[in-house]
Amino acid sequence: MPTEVPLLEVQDLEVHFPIRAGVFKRQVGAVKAVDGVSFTLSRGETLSLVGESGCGKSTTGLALMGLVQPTGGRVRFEGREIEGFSRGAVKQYRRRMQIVFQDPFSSLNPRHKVKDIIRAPLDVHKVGTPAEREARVAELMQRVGLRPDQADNYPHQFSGGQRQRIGIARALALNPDVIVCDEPVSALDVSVQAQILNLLMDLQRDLGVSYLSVSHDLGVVEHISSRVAVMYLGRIVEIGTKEQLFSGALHPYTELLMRSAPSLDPRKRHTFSTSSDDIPSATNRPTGCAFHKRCPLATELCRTSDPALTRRGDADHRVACHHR
Ligand SMILES: Nc1ncnc2c1ncn2[C@@H]1O[C@H](COP(=O)(O)OP(=O)(O)OP(=O)(O)O)[C@@H](O)[C@H]1O
Repeated sequence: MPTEVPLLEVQDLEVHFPIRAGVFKRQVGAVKAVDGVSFTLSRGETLSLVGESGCGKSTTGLALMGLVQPTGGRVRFEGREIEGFSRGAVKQYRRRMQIVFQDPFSSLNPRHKVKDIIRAPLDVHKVGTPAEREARVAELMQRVGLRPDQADNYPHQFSGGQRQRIGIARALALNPDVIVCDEPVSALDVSVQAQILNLLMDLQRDLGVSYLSVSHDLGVVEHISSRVAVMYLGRIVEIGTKEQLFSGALHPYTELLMRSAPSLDPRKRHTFSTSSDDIPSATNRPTGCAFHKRCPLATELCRTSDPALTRRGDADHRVACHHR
């Protein structure tokens, strides 16, 4: 039986930022923000990237959008390689990949009317006649829960949640296959977060769009994800279905994250914190397993040998740990 080609296939993605110093700005090192990340995304699913601040979640999303330059790896869209992210290829690919940013205010031009903001992608890609574009804007506004009489308003006239609805309408304008959601609700009041998450899920159900979600909030992750990938210092250390990760986490780092009690209930919510003073960083990746300095299971093997992400059990659950 032929296996279905994933919508998006990311293989060994790398984004290394140079560190320069001295009068001649010579490169003295690199921030290995993303250091060999591989995953697939299927049609209509939500894959969430989770992990502590600085683990490379956002950079992964931005690299897939072509907003930062990958330094290595391959990306295939419907089986076709986005070769070297050339300009022509990126234009086509970006039509089908859109992004919703964390802060809806700074991502919307304050001098543009809402109807112009939502119409902008249609103008850039020259989709339809002016009348068709106007009709599409009205349809999108209605789809995300904005009123038609708000079309001539400016972003400052909207609440945070409404501004995120504008950002979502703009992302939907070109009927994308994938939307990268970079912390889509973390700038919003808790009372509004669930409304926006439910809107994203309704849109997925109705339109079949896939989400690559970037979040440090496990309550959000549990609410919206089909699958979850846990990142640590630029690499995936565990990936599986939501159920596998939330009920049967194997990697000691995932366990550490899960102990932070994921919940949408603000009284129960807190994001995980790091306890050690000796936190390794993306500029200074430890040898062996990068987590070994914080890991209760660490042995000599972990200090010297980097564990590969390998399959556990029957389903697609992968873990990078010598002891699990
Ligand atoms: N343009 C850049 N130049 C240099 N280093 C960068 C750049 N962008 C990100 N980094 C570094 O790359 C690493 C990963 O950053 P990234 O923002 O992807 O992490 P993150 O997991 O999304 O964290 P957060 O949740 O805080 O956004 C960090 O060490 C960050 O400082």
